[in-house]
Amino acid sequence: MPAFQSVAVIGAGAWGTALATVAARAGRNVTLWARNAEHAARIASTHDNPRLPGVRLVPEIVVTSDLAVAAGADMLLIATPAQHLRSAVNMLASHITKPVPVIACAKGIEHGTHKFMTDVIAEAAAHAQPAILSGPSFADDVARGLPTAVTLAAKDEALASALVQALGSATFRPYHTTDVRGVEIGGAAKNVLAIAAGIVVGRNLGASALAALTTRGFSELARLGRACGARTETLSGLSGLGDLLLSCSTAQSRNFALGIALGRGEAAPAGKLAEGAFTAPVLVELAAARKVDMPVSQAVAAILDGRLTIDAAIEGLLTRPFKAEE
Ligand SMILES: NC(=O)C1=CN([C@@H]2O[C@H](COP(=O)(O)OP(=O)(O)OC[C@H]3O[C@@H](n4cnc5c(N)ncnc54)[C@H](O)[C@@H]3O)[C@@H](O)[C@H]2O)C=CC1
Ligand SMILES: O=C(CO)COP(=O)(O)O
Repeated sequence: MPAFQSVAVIGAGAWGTALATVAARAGRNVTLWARNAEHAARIASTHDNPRLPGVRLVPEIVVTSDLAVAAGADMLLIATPAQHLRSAVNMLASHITKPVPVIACAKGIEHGTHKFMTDVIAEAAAHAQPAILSGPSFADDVARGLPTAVTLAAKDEALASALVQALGSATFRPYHTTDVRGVEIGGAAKNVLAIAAGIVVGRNLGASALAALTTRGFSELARLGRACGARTETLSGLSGLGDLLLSCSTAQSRNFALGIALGRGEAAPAGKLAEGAFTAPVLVELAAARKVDMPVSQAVAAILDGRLTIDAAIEGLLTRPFKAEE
């Protein structure tokens, strides 16, 4: 029996459902946990999740709302929104009585505490071995078996490598690293920057402006990453630059789609989770505490909370003093 034969995914949204298919494809015994019993029963009987329409789940995936069933797995993937990750791990904590990998699959930073996802896991469950999975990967693409590559980070390299072996397949290629913080910063910041990129498109500022925004966005993502001790190769890897490029290039990204709506002066798309809207204020607070300049992220945060109009934000960014490129 290989290490980590059983996998439980906590959170049966789009990403959790896609990750359950990933683990099943990799040959693991998979449990998908939904907090709502009716939702779990419906997915179990139809093999279809309305959050990921058109994707048929293999019948081998056990769908349950019984936490004790899920918590007994050899590894746990937490696929709730970032602001709900603590409550999900709190629920699991009493079931985790020996060391078990708990992999954060959410992209964000906790409000109030400014904590990254693996720190939240470590605080909420003493026996958890925290890890993070992030990178350019839309749930729909992943679930359909389109080729995808991501980064999986844990402090212990042997653990990160073993987790990659357990989850990887011909269509889902995780790369491992010990740079946990680098992976977390990329995933959190790219969502905020994708909102800015969407605004550029929604305002019809042109393809040149989109390339400029994405590049200067990467510059500030990398600046914060370096200030937090992240490695350059992580920041310019799949979970940093890779995910930024994906999310700043297509309305398949909910954050980019939110930006487009804002840029056009339209209402935000209904019922779509855009993590960048939650991350923006925390990201700029974190940057300010570390004295890192993040003008694009600051502009997004100010637009979202109504302190700045989009036109004023664009003018403000374009009239900053000229300076050396770094
Ligand atoms: N959808 C995607 O393509 C990808 C999403 N992600 C990340 O995954 C996270 C989740 O996103 P989605 O699945 O797309 O969102 P979603 O809105 O489709 O689903 C979120 C799910 O979490 C559940 N949930 C909320 N609070 C919970 C709690 N306390 N305990 C258990 N379950 C809870 C909800 O019932 C819902 O089923 C986000 O941080 C997102 O950035 C990462 C990569 C790709
Ligand atoms: O993180 C993602 C792709 O890597 C999903 O992006 P959105 O949350 O913007 O849809």
